[in-house]
Amino acid sequence: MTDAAPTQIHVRAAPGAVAPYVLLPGDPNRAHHIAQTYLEGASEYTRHRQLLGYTGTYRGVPVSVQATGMGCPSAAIVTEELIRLGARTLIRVGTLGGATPRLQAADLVIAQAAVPNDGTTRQLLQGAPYAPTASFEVVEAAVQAAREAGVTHHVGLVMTEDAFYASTPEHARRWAGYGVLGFEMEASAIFLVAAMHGVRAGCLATVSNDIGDPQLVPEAVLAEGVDRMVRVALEALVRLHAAEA
Ligand SMILES: O=P(O)(O)O[C@H]1O[C@H](CO)[C@@H](O)[C@H]1O
Ligand SMILES: O=c1cc[nH]c(=O)[nH]1
Repeated sequence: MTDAAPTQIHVRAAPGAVAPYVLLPGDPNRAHHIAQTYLEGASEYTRHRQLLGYTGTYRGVPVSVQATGMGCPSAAIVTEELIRLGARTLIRVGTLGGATPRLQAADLVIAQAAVPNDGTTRQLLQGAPYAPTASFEVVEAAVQAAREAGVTHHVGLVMTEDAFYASTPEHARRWAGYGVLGFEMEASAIFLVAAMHGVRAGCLATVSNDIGDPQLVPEAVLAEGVDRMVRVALEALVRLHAAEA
């Protein structure tokens, strides 16, 4: 189904097309890959603005995968509209620039919270101080799934930023000193919008580079890391669904 009876301005899904459990990659190609590789009976429900969205099942659990695009403005729109469409548990599956040598290429980061160095949450909060935080159940399920699969993972703070090329090694070291593991561009908005609607959200991210290093992790190594992350996220959703049954 594509663009049939759109109910939202950007995520043009028909009523009932979005599952309660949703994975949120930034990259539309990653959304397509996840749908094709991991979801049974996946069908596309939107492709408007290349914000690709698919719904299928994973081990019997109804799951959607929806691209957010890059940055908080786009992620906030997509999260808001997905919740209006019935999403209740949203897990970002992204990439992140590492802030500390503790993180190795393609390692998995499970975010507990996101330092909101972005304009979208600032506007939504009207400047009030706030700590955008992942839902405890999502963090717990992701950690359990990573442990069970034997996937190396780091749990802690990420920083969400607007300006990809503004991050320098000095900036990274400073924030690493406050416990920030890495930098990405959507988690704070996803956590805040989810909290504003009383639904659950989390963020898993694969280390794609060191901050300030233009060299990305080799493509094949990154792809393996992304697949490990996606499997952990999907198994976390299975756990969350089982706990609700
Ligand atoms: O790989 P994705 O999920 O897009 O995430 C990261 O990659 C993009 C920047 O290259 C930003 O969206 C950032 O958050
Ligand atoms: O936001 C991001 C994502 C990946 N790598 C970075 O350096 N920054």
